[in-house]
Amino acid sequence: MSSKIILGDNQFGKAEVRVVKISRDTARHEIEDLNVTSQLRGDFSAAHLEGDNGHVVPTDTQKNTIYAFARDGIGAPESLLLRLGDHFTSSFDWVTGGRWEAEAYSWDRIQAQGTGHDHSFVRNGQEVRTAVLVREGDTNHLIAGLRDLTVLKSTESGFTGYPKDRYTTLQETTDRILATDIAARWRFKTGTDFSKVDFNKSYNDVRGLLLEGFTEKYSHALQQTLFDMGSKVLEAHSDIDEIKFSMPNKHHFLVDLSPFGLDNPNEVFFAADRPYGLIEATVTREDAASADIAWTGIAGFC
Ligand SMILES: O=c1[nH]c(=O)c2[nH]c(=O)[nH]c2[nH]1
Repeated sequence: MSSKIILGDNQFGKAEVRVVKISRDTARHEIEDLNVTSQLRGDFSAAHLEGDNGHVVPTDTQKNTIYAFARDGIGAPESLLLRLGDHFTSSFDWVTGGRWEAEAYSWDRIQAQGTGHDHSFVRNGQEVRTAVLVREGDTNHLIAGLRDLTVLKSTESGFTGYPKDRYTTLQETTDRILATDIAARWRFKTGTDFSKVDFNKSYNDVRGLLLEGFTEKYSHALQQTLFDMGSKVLEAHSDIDEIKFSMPNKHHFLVDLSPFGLDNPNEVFFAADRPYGLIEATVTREDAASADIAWTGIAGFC
């Protein structure tokens, strides 16, 4: 006998809504640039089982809501997501939660004649700020983050003491380049009063701590440096419960210049783009309440 077929977890919405907001109240414009995804959760069984769209807030409407909210100014990505979550769950009884995600791209003013231009901008590096809100009923799970923050230190890193077998060719070193693209996501404590959090300040502070953690100590491995970076964030931010990292170890191999009669005292390297080591870990508080649902849909972290 075949078992009954039922509808499992579901969510729907508009993905990757690209919104650029120019604030032009004065001649000195401001730019905000985001990629936003909205997905609603709740009672959508009739749509799936009967073709009844009575509860289906169109993905098109979800997109329009993002653009409409941008009209008032976007602010921190986390604030926009909380606003969207509040809006959809309070406007439609059957929407009991959802998932909202944003990437934010930052722009600097072009420097002209020594001052930042009023309305011309240059994309600021490749670093991307990220945010995810998962809402279940009245509970908000909020994860801030960043990716593609590329860093390198040219000394104060080594790798020794690892096990060797018949396949080991790697030479031990006490002085190597350590380079990575930091991808990190940090989860605010469930129950935090988000109206009291200055998300831009928090983001800038965490970013600074990650960079400080990368530089601060001699690195015996990227694993150790990762843990130092995460610890600094959790020590300084009591409202953050865990931080996850995914970081490539971007290998820089010393080039053998001896065929050319030259020495190479750790100065000329081949920067390999692949393969790369991939170092991933979560740094958390022992007593943190786990919030697995907050992490569903975030690929590339363990
Ligand atoms: O920092 C490192 N961690 C490793 O796990 C590893 N493995 C390796 O070959 N080199 C390195 N470097």
